[in-house]
Amino acid sequence: MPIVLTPVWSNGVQKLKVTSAPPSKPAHGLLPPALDDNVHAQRCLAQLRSKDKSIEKYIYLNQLKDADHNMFYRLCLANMAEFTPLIYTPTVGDACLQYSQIYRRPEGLFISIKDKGKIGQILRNWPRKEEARISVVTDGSRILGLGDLGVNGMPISIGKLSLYVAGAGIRPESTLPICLDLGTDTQRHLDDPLYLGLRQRRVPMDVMDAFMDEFMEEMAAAFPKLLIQFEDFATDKAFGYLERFRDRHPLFNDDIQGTGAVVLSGFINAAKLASAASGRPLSDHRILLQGLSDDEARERIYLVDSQGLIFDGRGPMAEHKKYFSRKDYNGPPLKDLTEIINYVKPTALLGLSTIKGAFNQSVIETMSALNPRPIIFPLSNPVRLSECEFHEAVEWSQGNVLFASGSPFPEEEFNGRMMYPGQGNNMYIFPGLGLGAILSRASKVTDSMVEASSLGLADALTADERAADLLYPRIERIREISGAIALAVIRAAQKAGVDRSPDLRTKSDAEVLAFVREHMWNPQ
Ligand SMILES: NC(=O)C1=CN([C@@H]2O[C@H](COP(=O)(O)OP(=O)(O)OC[C@H]3O[C@@H](n4cnc5c(N)ncnc54)[C@H](O)[C@@H]3O)[C@@H](O)[C@H]2O)C=CC1
Ligand SMILES: CC(=O)C(=O)O
Ligand SMILES: [Mg+2]
Repeated sequence: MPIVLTPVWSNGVQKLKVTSAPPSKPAHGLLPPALDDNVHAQRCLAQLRSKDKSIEKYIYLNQLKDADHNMFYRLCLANMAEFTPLIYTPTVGDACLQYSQIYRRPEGLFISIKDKGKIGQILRNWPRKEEARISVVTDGSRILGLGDLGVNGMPISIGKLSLYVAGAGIRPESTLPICLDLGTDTQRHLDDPLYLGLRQRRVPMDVMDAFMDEFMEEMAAAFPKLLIQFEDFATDKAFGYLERFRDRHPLFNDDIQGTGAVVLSGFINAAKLASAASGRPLSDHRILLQGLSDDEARERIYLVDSQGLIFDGRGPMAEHKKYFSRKDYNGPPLKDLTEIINYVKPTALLGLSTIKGAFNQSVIETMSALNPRPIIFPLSNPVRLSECEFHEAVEWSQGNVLFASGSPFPEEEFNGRMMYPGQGNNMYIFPGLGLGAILSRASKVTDSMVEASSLGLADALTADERAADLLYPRIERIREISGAIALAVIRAAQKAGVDRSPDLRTKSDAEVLAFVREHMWNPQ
């Protein structure tokens, strides 16, 4: 029986009335005589397409999902390339920025620092008939590249979970979006009369740590089969909470592990194309390669931040930068990106800087002079923070670039040849990784499972996609890809001994794949 949440107001405070509605075959006369399912799908698409602004489309789709989730996901699956930029990046970035203005109705759980001591009680208020199996949890402290948005980060949890349903067939009723409210340090939100979160600055780290300990313990108690995805925590917290909880709970951090996996996958495919063009072996790439020791691989990676090339002699640095800090450079600080490229001579350039224009004409021309097929991945989100645009990369590299960006760009024609931008976004990874972890009942998410998801994705290109120089499969095939990734993840979980579905161990790959497909939810 579907659960219905009705907001009611009492003394200026909103409460939710929770009721169970009978399976709805509306009473005769309530539906128009000629309401046909297929025609209604066309009607919904026409309503969507009649809106000019993407944020209006987002609001429309959000309401459609709430009113008729079968129709929403049916349309989504049939129009993935059109829907993904609306329910996810870049539009979800605008939805977050404007969340306190566009808010309509409850869609997930808000748990605030004021709830400390009674988090378990609040989790049990989640009014779904089905046990939660996957939760995306953010604290809103680094939403895409947009900074600390506080509780305005909720749409990112909702958007990622919509992609779990659309992309991997996770049952909608088993998804749980959560936004933690530990304050915000963004004055604009604190000053906004419509802001939906606590009007206070972020709590100190020791207070947050104690809150997170209680939160994670209560999540495991309330939802014993739950997989947790940490999303868009500011970088230090992202690393810290991944390390703190990863051996105790089934969880992964999408921005660290999902992104690492999707970049590796695109890089493997790009490096094959680049090596074919240059005649240089794969192991020559200056970034990361299979078959090398940790130290040999690390040697090939150079990290640049807002102060330039990161090297030991530069002075104190954040903990997470130390591993890749160069020991072999002792000159004056190298700040300019073109200058750094001329020093390093990289084959690949990855951007996660949130700086629009960081990959300018000089950067791309220098990369192109060094490499017949330069690998250039501007990965920052949303689109307006991308380090460069696809058409710029195509033009400045004379059509030779191997390109993937965090947010989508339109295809480009160069000298009569169509060129397709890859979308190097963790959305290719987390649905399949999550599905594999859930179906194998993994007690934790190991690095080997994340690596398997990456290699599974890299292998998923069809001959046709390879011939078109694609680095990632077409998004329309997301269900098929997620199935292949889930199989790879289940096998890795079994190998690591963290699976708790013994029946799957004795099945062949074809049988496990059939099992995965059978468990994908489909809109009616
Ligand atoms: N494509 C994808 O799947 C993903 C993309 N991202 C995107 O990556 C971006 C960064 O996210 P985080 O790493 O979490 O943020 P962060 O704030 O921790 O890192 C940003 C880094 O950029 C550096 N930086 C700033 N200005 C720079 C400049 N001019 N040149 C070089 N480096 C500069 C900073 O020093 C810092 O190290 C965001 O836009 C986010 O949306 C994040 C996760 C997944
Ligand atoms: C894609 C993603 O997770 C991010 O930009 O944060
Ligand atoms: Mg993220």
